[in-house]
Amino acid sequence: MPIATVNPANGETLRTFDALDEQEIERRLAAAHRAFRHHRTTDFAQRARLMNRAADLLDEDQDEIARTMTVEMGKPVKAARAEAAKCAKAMRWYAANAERLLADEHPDDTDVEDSGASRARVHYRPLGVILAVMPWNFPLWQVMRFAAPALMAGNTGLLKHASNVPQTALYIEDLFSRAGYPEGCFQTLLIGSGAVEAVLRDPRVAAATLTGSEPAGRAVASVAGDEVKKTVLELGGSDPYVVLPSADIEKAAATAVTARVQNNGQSCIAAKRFIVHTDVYDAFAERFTAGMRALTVGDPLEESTDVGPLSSEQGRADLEELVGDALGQGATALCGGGRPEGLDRGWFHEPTVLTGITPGMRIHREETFGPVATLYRVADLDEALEVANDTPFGLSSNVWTRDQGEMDRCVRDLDAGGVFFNGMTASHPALPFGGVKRSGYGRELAGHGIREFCNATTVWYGPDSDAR
Ligand SMILES: O=CCCC(=O)O
Repeated sequence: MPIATVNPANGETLRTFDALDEQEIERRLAAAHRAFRHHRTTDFAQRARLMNRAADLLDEDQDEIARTMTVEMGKPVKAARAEAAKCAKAMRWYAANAERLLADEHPDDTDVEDSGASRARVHYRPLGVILAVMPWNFPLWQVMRFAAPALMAGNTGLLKHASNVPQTALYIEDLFSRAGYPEGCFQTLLIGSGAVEAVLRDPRVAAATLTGSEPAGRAVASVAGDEVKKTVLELGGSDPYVVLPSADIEKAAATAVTARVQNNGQSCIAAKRFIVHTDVYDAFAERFTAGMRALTVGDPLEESTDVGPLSSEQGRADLEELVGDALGQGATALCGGGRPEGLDRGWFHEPTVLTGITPGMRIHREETFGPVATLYRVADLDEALEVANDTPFGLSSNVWTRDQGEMDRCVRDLDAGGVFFNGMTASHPALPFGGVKRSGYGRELAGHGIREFCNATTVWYGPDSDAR
């Protein structure tokens, strides 16, 4: 795939970039390693000053970088501005909280004594240069939720971004540089996916994080495994959205629309499978379909647009195949199902609701990365949980109910990294984010995220260790 900005709203190639050659990759690896040796010795106050300065600059740049993201991958510009604002918030959150999150841990006195120590503690140290392989769907946020904790912990970062968002990738490097980070602390590598293996195998790279597809995750994890390097993987999702009789159906249906079409439907944590109790199925289906039908599809640079194009022609073709397979096997489109009229130049797809889904359809098991929802009718909570868990993925989940017993049951039985009640899944700096099953492993954000790329060092003082 060429490294290029191609506007998904009209297919025009706006800029192309040459991949870095081997010498330049080597220069950047060396700079990252050199920068780590210094950055690891800085204190939290110094790191926080730099991170807050980067957040301030990002706020100043919000309109410009939002436009760049929209032109590169097609998200509505209002969502792009919100993404930039969320990044700045996360940067400030880690600036304010990293020291607390990485504070030494002290075992109980009795356990210290039992270990034969006079004192003992766990001390968090940075791991080193971390390689981040990141996707195009939230081109700023996916990177920043790695970069903010990693830099605050004292690591340095190398970014291999998706090839269709090169200008956003270069912007991030420039942002940290303008904020005053020393050379090498955070660098973008404009390279193709074929060049990732050599970077990951380089002894100066300590670990890797990847957000992206399952094949990409498997490829990076197997090389990292071969090198015995830590990885965090955040892969696909096919999150269930369960609606039970005690729910506020009006709200559940309105939120379902946003939960499905956020980011043009291209979010790993978008709700994708809508599993509705038979008692409220008709009321929900009617409102949800009406909401999906009412969305404005069009130019993502227009403020009034709710749903822009898919990020690539291939992405739309993949989605069309899933929809075609389902319709061919007897599914029914309550709305949408194809390309919208009058938007022939870009890679648009109509907001679509499919019902009559059977387990033999590809769409039942595969992730729909676009504005297409599948709707299931179930008899009770048992069946809802069965359908919800009948997927290879386990990222997050949404349940609408006011019954505490049902909530407790869902927390116990849903195979997912998150359970969100009476609302939609959304990431937040203070809440861990990640999945189980084929959705990956490890956690981003919160204390869990910052500690993933730290060396939890046991410090044990024998009886004669007290300073004189
Ligand atoms: O695509 C993954 C979801 C990103 C997020 O909203 O945090």
